[in-house]
Amino acid sequence: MTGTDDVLLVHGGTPLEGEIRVRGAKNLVPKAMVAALLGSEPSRLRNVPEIRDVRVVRGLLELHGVTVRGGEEPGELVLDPSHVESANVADIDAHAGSSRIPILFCGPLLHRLGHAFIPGLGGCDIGGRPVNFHFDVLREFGATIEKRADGQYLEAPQRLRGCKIELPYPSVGSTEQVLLTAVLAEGVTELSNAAVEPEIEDLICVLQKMGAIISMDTDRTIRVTGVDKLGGYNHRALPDRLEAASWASAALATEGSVYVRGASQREMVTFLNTYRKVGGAFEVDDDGIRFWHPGGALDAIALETDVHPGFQTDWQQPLVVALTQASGLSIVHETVYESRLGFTSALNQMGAHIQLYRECLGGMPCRFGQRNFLHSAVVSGPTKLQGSDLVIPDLRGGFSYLIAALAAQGTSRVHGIDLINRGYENFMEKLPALGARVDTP
Ligand SMILES: CC(=O)N[C@H]1[C@@H](OP(=O)(O)OP(=O)(O)OC[C@H]2O[C@@H](n3ccc(=O)[nH]c3=O)[C@H](O)[C@@H]2O)O[C@H](CO)[C@@H](O)[C@@H]1O
Ligand SMILES: C=C(OP(=O)(O)O)C(=O)O
Repeated sequence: MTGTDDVLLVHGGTPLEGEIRVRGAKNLVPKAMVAALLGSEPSRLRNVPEIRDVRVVRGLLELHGVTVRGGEEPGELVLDPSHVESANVADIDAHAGSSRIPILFCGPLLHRLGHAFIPGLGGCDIGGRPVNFHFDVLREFGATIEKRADGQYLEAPQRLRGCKIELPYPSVGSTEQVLLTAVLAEGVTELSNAAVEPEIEDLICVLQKMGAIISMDTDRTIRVTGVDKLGGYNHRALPDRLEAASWASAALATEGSVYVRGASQREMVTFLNTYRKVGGAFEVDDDGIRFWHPGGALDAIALETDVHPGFQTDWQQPLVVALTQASGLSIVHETVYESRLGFTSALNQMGAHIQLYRECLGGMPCRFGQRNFLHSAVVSGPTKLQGSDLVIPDLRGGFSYLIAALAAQGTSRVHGIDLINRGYENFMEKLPALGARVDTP
C-alpha cells in the first residue's frame, strides 16, 4: 500500500457492536512454521491467520526449500521440509526489516545445513530491541557468528551441543531461540530465567508433537533433552490473546459491546482481572468472550506491564486509550520496553491528558528507572477525544490510534494503516462489521 491507499478516514463517536473472530496467535504461528524446518516429515498447522508476519515467514521458508501449501480446512498450512537447502543471500536480504522472526531460523538452519544467514530484523520500534541474548546462547551451543554489512552469518562447525544457560531477562524470543536449537542439539540443555508466555508453552507443545523432550518447572527453568531426529506435527495454534484484548479495549473505549469468537480465557486471566478493575464487563463461553462497557463511569487503575503471568506489554497501548475515559488518575509503568509510551503524544493531541515520567511509577523492579527513559505515564480522565491527523508508529500503537479515532468526536485521518496488517487479520473488514464508520480518502 502506498499514498492514500495507506490512509483510513475514521468517523468517530459510534460504539462498536457485534462479533468478530480471532484466529491463531501472531506470536506463535510464525514460530511454529519455523519449527517445521526441524522435522523430517511434513507438518500441518491449523488456525493460521492471514497476517503479514505469516507471509514473511512463508516466503523465507520457501526460499530455503520448504514447500508450503494450503491444507484441507481454511487456515491450514502444510509445510514440507524434505528438501531444505541454502537460500540466496540477496533473496533473504529482501526480507530485511520485515519482522523479528528471521532470527529464529538460526538453530533450525544450523542443524539442517550447518550454516545460516540472518538479515536485519524488523518488528515494532518500541525500544532498542537488541538480540545479544540470542547470539550469546547460540555461541553457548557451539555456533560461530560473524557480523557483516548485510546481516549475520552463522556456522556450526560440528553438531551443536546442549548447555546450561541463564537468561539475564526472561526474553520471549531468546527462550524460543533456545528451544528451537536445543531440541536437536547433543545432550541436555538447561535454561533458567526462561520466558513462559502461553505462546512459548504452545511452541513446546508443537515441538513435543515432533518428538522433542522438554520439561518446564514452575521456577522458569526449562530442560530439553536433545534427540537425533524430529518428525512433523499436526497442531491447532492457540488463539491470539493480544488481538482479543485489543478488541476488548475498543469495546470499552467506544462504549460498545464486542463478542470475540475464538478468544480464550486461560491465556487472558490477567487481562480480564484488569479489565474488570477498570469497570469493563465480560462473559466467557465455550466459543469466545463478550466484552462490553456496562454504562456509568470507568475506574482509574494502577498498571505495570511485565512478563507472563504479569500484564502483557502488548495489551498496554490499546488499554491506555480506554483509560483516557476512566475517572481519576491511572498510572502505567511499562517495564518490558523502554520506549512504548511515545504513542501517547498523539492521544494528547486528540484531547487526552497523559503525562510521561522517567521515574518508575510502580513497585516492580525495572531496568529503565535510572536510565532516562519516559516509561511511566499518568493518565488523567475522563477526557473527550477529538478527531485528528494520526500517523501510526507501531503495531499496537496503530491499533490504539484506531480505537481513539473510533471513540473521538469528528473525523480522523489515520496514516500508515498497512502496518496493522502485520498482526490484525482482516481488520479493514472487521471494523465495518462492528458498525465502525470508516472509509478511504
Ligand atoms: C514476535 C513476538 O513474539 N514478539 C513478542 C516478543 O518479542 P521479543 O521476543 O522480541 O521480546 P523479548 O521478550 O525478547 O524482549 C523483552 C525485553 O528483553 C530485551 N532483550 C531481548 C532480547 C535480547 O537479546 N536482548 C534484550 O535485551 C528487549 O529489549 C526487551 O526489553 O515478546 C514481547 C514481550 O512479550 C512481545 O511484546 C512481542 O510481541
Ligand atoms: C511488539 C510486537 O510485535 P513484534 O515483536 O513482532 O514487533 C507486538 O506484537 O506488539
